[in-house]
Amino acid sequence: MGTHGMVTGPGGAAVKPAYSPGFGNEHSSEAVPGALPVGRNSPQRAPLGLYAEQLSGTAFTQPRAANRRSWLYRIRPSAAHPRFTRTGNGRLRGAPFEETVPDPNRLRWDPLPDPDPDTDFVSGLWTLGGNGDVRQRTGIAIHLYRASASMTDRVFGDSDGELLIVPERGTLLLLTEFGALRAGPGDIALIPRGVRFRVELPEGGPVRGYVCENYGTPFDLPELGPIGANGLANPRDFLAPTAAYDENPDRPVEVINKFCGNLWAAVYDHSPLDVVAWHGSHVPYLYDLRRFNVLGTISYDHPDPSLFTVLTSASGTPGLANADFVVFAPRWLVGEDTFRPPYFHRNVMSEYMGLIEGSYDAKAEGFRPGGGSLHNMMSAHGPDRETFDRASAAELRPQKTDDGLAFMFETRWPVTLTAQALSAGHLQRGYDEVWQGLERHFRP
Ligand SMILES: O=C(O)Cc1cc(O)ccc1O
Ligand SMILES: [Fe+2]
Repeated sequence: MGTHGMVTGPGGAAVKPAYSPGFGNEHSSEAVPGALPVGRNSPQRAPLGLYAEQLSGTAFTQPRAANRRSWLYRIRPSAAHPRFTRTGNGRLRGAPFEETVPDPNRLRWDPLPDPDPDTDFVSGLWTLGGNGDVRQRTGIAIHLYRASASMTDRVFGDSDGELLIVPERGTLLLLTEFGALRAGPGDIALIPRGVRFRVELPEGGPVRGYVCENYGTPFDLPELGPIGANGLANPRDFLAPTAAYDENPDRPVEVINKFCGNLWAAVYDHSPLDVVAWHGSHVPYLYDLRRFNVLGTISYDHPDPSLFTVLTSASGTPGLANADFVVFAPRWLVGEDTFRPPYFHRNVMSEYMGLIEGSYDAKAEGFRPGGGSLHNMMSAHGPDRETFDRASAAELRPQKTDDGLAFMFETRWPVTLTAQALSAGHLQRGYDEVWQGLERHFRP
């Protein structure tokens, strides 16, 4: 099935989306010349017989710097749809998370088993846990995804929050109302609250990765303070799609809406991926984590990982994030008289970590690509024994650490697990042992 306004490959499959650069700015795009109204959002009759529709991601009255909204010019208005009815939630869960008692233990999982055939992105979503409350628009959910099939006549939209997608294996083609994003391992893709999309697997499956569903304030770039005007994730490296619409929208399409934790479905008589032009700031985006400008010490000590923040979702309290997305990207370590890997710590924020490739410098073994670890509020963690021994004795030459790409979803409230996460076969038993044998060296 082709998509208009996009380069197409053999069989009509979209292969090379075109992008519009920048973060938080006003993008605009039209798949057909003249489809975007000039000088007004809502003309008496929108161009080319399209319907004009606004989609807001923040309250109309929020300050300009935080305001997110887009105008869509589409073949049919989103309002033209039948009644939604409840459908199965599968392995998806939502906040408040009350299936288990919040757990202070350090926990680690191996990757999820491969999906059954015919598992698409939505049916393969598997919730690990989260915090906050979807009805209050606070907190996050941590999901894993695994898929073996493309969504063809199925479209998903999440009313509960934005979806930060972190592929670990395989490529996703995200066909959204705003156009297409192609995301593979090392990229992140963000689908804003309410934006409809379907996921194709252009290189086949199985694919897998992580999702942070952010119920709170939309992710933004962190302030840079004394760092200056440049650095960390640079705005121009974020890519929004350009307008592209389904060439064959007049066919039955099942639309799944995640609403207050549950899935609802309705079969439309058309595809809602029928937006011919759009402009605005509430847009999907793609970012290549390898573009992250990693800053660190050039003197001594291990800086806090806040320095690796790619995106942050503000809470009402300055400096306290609802959630941060943090990347541990290749970098040079040069600290003098410094224990260079992550230090031992107990953190008031809760940390879920995943691994996109290779290994992570705090863990000698057991933390696998596609797996994850949870170090909840105040839980004591840091280098495993092997890493501690090695780094305490290492000769401190400048050293490049470039054998992995790890990330962290860090959040203000403890993460409560789903029952399936706590009883999963891929939950590692005995994770505590990595800190056993850290012996007494104290010699007064
Ligand atoms: O590995 C972790 O636990 C994440 C982490 C990394 C780091 O460099 C410092 C603190 C921290 O929580
Ligand atoms: Fe930590």
